[in-house]
Amino acid sequence: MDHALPAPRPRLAIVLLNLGGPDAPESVRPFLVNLFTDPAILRVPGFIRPWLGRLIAWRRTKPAQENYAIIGGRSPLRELTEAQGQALELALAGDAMEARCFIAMRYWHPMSDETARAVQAWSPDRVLLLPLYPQFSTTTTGSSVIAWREAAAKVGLSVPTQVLCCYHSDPRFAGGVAAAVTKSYAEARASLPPEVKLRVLFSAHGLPESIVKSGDPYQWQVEQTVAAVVAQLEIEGLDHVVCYQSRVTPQKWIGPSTEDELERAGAEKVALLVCPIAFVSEHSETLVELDVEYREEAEHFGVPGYFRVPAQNSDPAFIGALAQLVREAEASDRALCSFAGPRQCPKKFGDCPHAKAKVEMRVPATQPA
Ligand SMILES: C=CC1=C(C)c2cc3[nH]c(cc4nc(cc5[nH]c(cc1n2)c(C)c5CCC(=O)O)C(CCC(=O)O)=C4C)c(C)c3C=C
Ligand SMILES: [Fe+2]
Ligand SMILES: [Fe+2]
Repeated sequence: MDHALPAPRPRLAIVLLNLGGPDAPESVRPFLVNLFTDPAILRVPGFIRPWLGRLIAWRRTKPAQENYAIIGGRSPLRELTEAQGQALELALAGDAMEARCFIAMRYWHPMSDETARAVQAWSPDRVLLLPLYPQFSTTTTGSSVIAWREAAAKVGLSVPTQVLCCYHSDPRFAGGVAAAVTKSYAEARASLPPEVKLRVLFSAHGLPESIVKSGDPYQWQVEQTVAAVVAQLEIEGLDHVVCYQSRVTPQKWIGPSTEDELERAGAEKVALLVCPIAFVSEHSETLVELDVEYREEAEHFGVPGYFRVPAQNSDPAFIGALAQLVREAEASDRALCSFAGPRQCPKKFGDCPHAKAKVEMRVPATQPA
C-alpha cells in the first residue's frame, strides 16, 4: 500500500492593501501625520514635507476627530477588511493553492512592517498584493506597493510577488456594483412620487488635479468603472453623473465636486441616489461625509430625496470577483503589474492587463524614514 502523503499545496499569501483608519480618538493625529508625510500624498520637496505634513495633520485633527466621533470614535475599516480577508479565504478554500489573507494598511495598523513579518513567518511560495482600491492611483495603490516593497526588503521576504494593480472595469466587480445600484434604485423609486426624477451620482474620492495631470490614471479608471457599471444596469432613461468628494487641501481638485452636484440637483428638484464608486468598504467618507454631511447639504439645497447605495464590504458578488481575479493572477506566470526590485519604482505601473491603457507613472521613489 502506498502511504505517501499528498504533496503540500503551494502557499499563496494574499496581502490586502487598504488605507487604514484610526482605532481611537487619540490615534487620529498620528494617523494623519502618517498620511500627510507620505510623498505620494504631499508632493513638496522632502525637506519641507515632515514640517508641512505635521502642520496639515495638526489642523485636520479636530475636524477628523469630530467626524470619527459620529461613528463611535474610530474607523470601521480594519474590521471590515478582516471580514473581507476571511470571506476571500473561504471563497478560495477548495482551490489548488493554499491561500491566506493578510492585511497591510498604509497609514494605520496593521501596517506593512508587521504584516511583512507575519507573511515571512508563514513561508509562502508566492505573494499577491491585492488592493482594495478598484482604480489605481499613485496616492493609494502606488503608495501602498512602495511601502510593502520596503517592508518586505527589511524582513528579507524575497518570494515572487505579483501586484494586481487595478480591476476598474472587471465585469464581475462591475456586476456586483450594478446589482447593488439596481436594488437601491428600485427602493428609492418606490419611495418617491412618480413625477420626481431620480439621478445616480457615482461619487469617487477626489484627487488634486495636478496629480492627474502628472499621469495618474485614477480619474480615467473611475470613468471606466462607471461605464462598466452602467453597461450592466437595465434602467430605462438612467440619469447619472460621475463626481468627486472629500477634498481636503486648498489646491484645485478634479471635478465636478459631489457638493456642486447636490446644489444642481436642488435647483433642478431631482432626487439623488449616491453610489460610492472608489471605496469598497464603509468608512468615514461614506458613513459621515455621504450619510450625514452631504445628506444635510442636500436637504439645505432642497433636493427632494437623498438615498445611498451601500459599499460592497463582504458582499458575495464582490468577494467572488476578487476570488476570480486571484485565480487569474495565479494562472498567469508574470506579474500583472511587474516590478523589479525592492526599492525600484516601476516605470509603467499602470501598464497591465487590467489597466487597458499604457500610462507612464511618476511614483515617488522613496518613502519617508
Ligand atoms: C491630499 C489628501 C488626500 C488624497 C489625495 C487622498 C486620496 C484618496 N483617499 C482614498 C481613500 C480614503 N481616504 C481616507 C481618509 C483620508 N484621506 C485623506 C486625504 C487624502 N486622501 C484624509 C485627510 C483622510 C482622513 C479622514 C479625514 O480627515 O477626513 C480613507 C479612510 C477613512 C476611514 O474612515 O478609515 C479612505 C479609504 C482614495 C480612494 C483616494 C484617492 C484615489
Ligand atoms: Fe492593473
Ligand atoms: Fe483619502
